Amino acid sequence: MPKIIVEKSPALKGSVKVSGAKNSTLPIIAASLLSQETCTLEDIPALDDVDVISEVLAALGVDINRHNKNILEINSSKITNIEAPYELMRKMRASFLVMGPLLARMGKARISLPGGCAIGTRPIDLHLKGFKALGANIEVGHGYVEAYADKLIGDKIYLDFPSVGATENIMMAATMAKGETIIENAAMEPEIVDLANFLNKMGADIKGAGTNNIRIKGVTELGKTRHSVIPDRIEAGTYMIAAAITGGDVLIENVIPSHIKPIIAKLIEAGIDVEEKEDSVRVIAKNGIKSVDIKTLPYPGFPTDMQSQFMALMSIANGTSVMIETVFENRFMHVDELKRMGANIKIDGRSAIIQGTDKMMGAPVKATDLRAGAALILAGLVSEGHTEISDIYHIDRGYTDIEQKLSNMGAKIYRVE
Ligand SMILES: CC(=O)N[C@H]1[C@@H](OP(=O)(O)OP(=O)(O)OC[C@H]2O[C@@H](n3ccc(=O)[nH]c3=O)[C@H](O)[C@@H]2O)O[C@H](CO)[C@@H](O)[C@@H]1O
Ligand SMILES: C=C(OP(=O)(O)O)C(=O)O
Repeated sequence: MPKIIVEKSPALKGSVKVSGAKNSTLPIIAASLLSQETCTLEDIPALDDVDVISEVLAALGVDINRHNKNILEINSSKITNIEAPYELMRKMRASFLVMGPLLARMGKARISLPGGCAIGTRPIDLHLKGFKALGANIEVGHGYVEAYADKLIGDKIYLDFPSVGATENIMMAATMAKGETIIENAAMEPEIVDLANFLNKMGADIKGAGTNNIRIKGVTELGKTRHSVIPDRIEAGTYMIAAAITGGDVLIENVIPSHIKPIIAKLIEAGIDVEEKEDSVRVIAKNGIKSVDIKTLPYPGFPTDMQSQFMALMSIANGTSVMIETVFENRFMHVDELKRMGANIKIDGRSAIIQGTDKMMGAPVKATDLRAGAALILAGLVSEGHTEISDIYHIDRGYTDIEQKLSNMGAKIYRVE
């Protein structure tokens, strides 16, 4: 099995270009199922997750082709199958996002239940609550969810929690429903706005994306469009921490600074200089790292997808920090791995208490999920000796060319087969 090896590295210098956002790309590819014509998607990141959702669409009969490295062309004029099987669903939970578009376009869908995940149980009850409110019949059995509706009818849906996936799935289902759908307590993440922009360009009528109240007026059909996905704010944040943890000076290009405000704010609080430019940020770390407390929250709060990377940074900070994870109930799997590298961390329920140390040591460790893997790479950059990370298929789900991008800035990192 391939592994990533990281050695103690000098302060990172230079620049890095952020790729298109995984969490925009996946729902936007699913949303292409709603169109009768060709959709062209630009700035698509080269990620295993993108390959998986492309396989799901191909299994539904869709014509999907990658041109150059970053362009996808999707033609869903002929959907020949409405079933997404377990074999594909088990590789990636976000495949469940094809349910809303299939229901809207075909009036039926049969999708394998996504199953558990290292970071939490991740139920889909809110997605199903939304589909039911739109008039779908839902049956769950034998590991599958089946949904039927002759015609979806708009309704008001209050989400108990602002779930990103449920907001996206319901928004897509509602684009061709009869009348108006209102999603209350909707998620407000930038990726929701990107999806709504894409749908509106195809002819949908969606207002309020980016607020907690989204209104969707149903239209009869959606057509072709061309769309570039937004930059990945979590990839950007990960490289900002790489600069900070190594005491470096790095320009992170292709970012939308307003999307990373909570990350910038916490880095500044930790004593790091961050210069915001129009579509880049420069991170300069020369005065050491102060401990800061963090609580993860839905956007615009601090993102759960940056919690483990920040924990790697806090592992070498001056002082003690408390990190509270409120979004996922089990997102501390990286703690034991960071402790193998010398970090001093205690878990108390949903809180982690991190006492900074200057004695991080390389060790064999395992990426337990995508961002846990990123945190181990970051910790490896400042640990004495050699860090050997296994189960790196998690990392390949969400980071394009990560070893290359880090090596270009001076990091000692490589992959062995
Ligand atoms: C592909 C994608 O975009 N993934 C992101 C998306 O995941 P995802 O869309 O799965 O995350 P959600 O916002 O839905 O989940 C947040 C919380 O809501 C709970 N929940 C969710 C749905 C539901 O029906 N019932 C329910 O209880 C989940 O268990 C979790 O505790 O948002 C997360 C939260 O920002 C990010 O960490 C993921 O990177
Ligand atoms: C949890 C994540 O993704 P997913 O929802 O695709 O598992 C993530 O990107 O950190």
